[in-house]
Amino acid sequence: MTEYAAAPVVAPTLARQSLFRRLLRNPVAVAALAFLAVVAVVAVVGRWIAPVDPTLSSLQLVVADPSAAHPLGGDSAGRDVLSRLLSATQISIAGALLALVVALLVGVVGGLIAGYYGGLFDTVSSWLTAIVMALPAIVVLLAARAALGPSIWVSMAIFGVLLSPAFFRLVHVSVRAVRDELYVDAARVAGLSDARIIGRHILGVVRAPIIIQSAVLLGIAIAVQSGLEFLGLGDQAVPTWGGMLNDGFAQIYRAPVLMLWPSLAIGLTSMALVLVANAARDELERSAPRARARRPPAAGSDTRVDRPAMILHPDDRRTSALDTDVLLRVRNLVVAYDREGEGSTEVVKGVDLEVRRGEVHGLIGESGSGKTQTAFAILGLLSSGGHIEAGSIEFAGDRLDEGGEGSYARVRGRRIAYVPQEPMSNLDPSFTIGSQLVEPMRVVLGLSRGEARSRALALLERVGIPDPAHAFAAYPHEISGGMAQRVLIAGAVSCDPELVIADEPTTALDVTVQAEVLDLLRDLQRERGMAVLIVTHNFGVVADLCDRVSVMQSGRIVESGPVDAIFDHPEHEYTCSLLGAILEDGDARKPLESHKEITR
Ligand SMILES: Nc1ncnc2c1ncn2[C@@H]1O[C@H](COP(=O)(O)OP(=O)(O)OP(=O)(O)O)[C@@H](O)[C@H]1O
Repeated sequence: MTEYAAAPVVAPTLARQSLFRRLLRNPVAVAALAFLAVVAVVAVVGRWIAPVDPTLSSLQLVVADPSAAHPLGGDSAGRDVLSRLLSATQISIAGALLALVVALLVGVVGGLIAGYYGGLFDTVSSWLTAIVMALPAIVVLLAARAALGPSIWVSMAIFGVLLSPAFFRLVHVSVRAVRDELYVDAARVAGLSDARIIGRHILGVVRAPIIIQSAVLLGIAIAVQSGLEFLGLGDQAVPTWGGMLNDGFAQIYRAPVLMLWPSLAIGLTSMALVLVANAARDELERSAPRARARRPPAAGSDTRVDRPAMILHPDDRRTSALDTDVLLRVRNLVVAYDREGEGSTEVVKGVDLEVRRGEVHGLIGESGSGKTQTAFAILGLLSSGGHIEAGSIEFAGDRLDEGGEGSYARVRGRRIAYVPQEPMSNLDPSFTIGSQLVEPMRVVLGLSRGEARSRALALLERVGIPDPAHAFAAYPHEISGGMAQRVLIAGAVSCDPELVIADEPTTALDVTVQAEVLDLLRDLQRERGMAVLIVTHNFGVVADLCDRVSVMQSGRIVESGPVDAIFDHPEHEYTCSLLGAILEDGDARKPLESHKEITR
């Protein structure tokens, strides 16, 4: 049985179909879309298909009944109602679209930046949004009309600004919900810039709610614009639905039918927009992607415990690396998190770590000892509230901790790659496997789409995926966890990194797949001569894979040295207890002994 057959179906197939295609299966949505399509066509060509000039007056046509030449009759100024209705459709829809475009530009762009980056822009823009929301829209529009004149375009642009908080808040909340998703971190690690991550992974998430909100707000813009025109506050020279309503209302006793046509246009268009929005919302709710939270922090490991300084194993001192051999050097690294009401809590408390070129280095310790936080600090991916409080991180002679986000961005995905613990959460469910492999290669290596595709297929084959072309076209929910981890390993090595940080890469996989993934990592490391820092709590993995190991306890490295030496003569009592615990465990003994045989 291939891994395809074993793939868990995480998302329904509906998720793959476009929203539009799903709407086409809903009869109400189809009727509403058909009506909107007619309105759109009339808006585009109405002015040219109008039988007569909509501004032309004729005394014979004043409040005239419908006739063959004038199917909807004449208005109070003797103008052809049908021609005015056709022309007014263009102006009314264009005015509402202008309001929508302004609201989208201000609200969506502002919401994306504020939600993604936070900080001062977030504070100031949230504050401004609250002020705009508190403004009475109609009063602002009346004041603008008095100050700037009756232009429908000016009124609608101002109304767009007044509508923008609806988009701002929607996008802001959605972006904050996904910006800490593991697949966003994975995209960052893969070397994608913030602009690409926002455009590809974040905007993709908010696109559907934006479409729904746009439909609703377009209806509101049509209604408000018509209201202003109806009150006589618009430009009387321009035919609009609201202006026609105003004219019809003035003739309500003589020719009530004059109110019917603009009322139908406004009412039916707004209703169709709301129906489409509701149908879209229902469809999205039916196929809502599963929310995936970050792994909650392990509890209770942040207590400050004074430990003796790290033991550098005697064998390690003898084989002390030349400076040029050291690829990654972490010195006295302290990582702390700001916790409300508790000040700052240290989770990494002075880590010293050296990874040499081409070696596999194990970082082992109990759960909550700070292994992942150390890895995230090296990658510049600490969660919000986390920061490097002290120490240094040097990669290939360059300080990463000194240059801000820019220095991490220069190496992440290019020279340092990352293989995560939970493969599924690190793949964006909205994109195919192929596109998630191709994009970083195009950005980092500057390959063309075709070149990146060939390289991705070759890598998929290299990491043991049985049908690379099929996997390339598959979505993450269509492959198994083991395949997803192989895909992420392929992605990690795709840009020829010097260092791969693998954070418990087999924890989420079943036992047989774990062994295969570890074999794959070891083979790739040997083939490419890259260094690997593997985070694990399993000494079996260390024995099987690593050249050197650092043992971590309560935020500190307590012992470090070559794997053989540490297995033969552990010096720190914590290392002894970890090894003791494993030697009592039947499962882990085998790889430990086989390692010793190999290395003897
Ligand atoms: N976002 C966060 N905010 C505050 N504290 C955190 C956060 N993430 C992790 N921590 C704390 O940092 C400490 C170290 O966590 P870390 O994930 O590095 O442990 P670990 O050794 O990798 O454990 P595991 O093997 O379970 O993954 C824990 O005490 C955890 O509670």
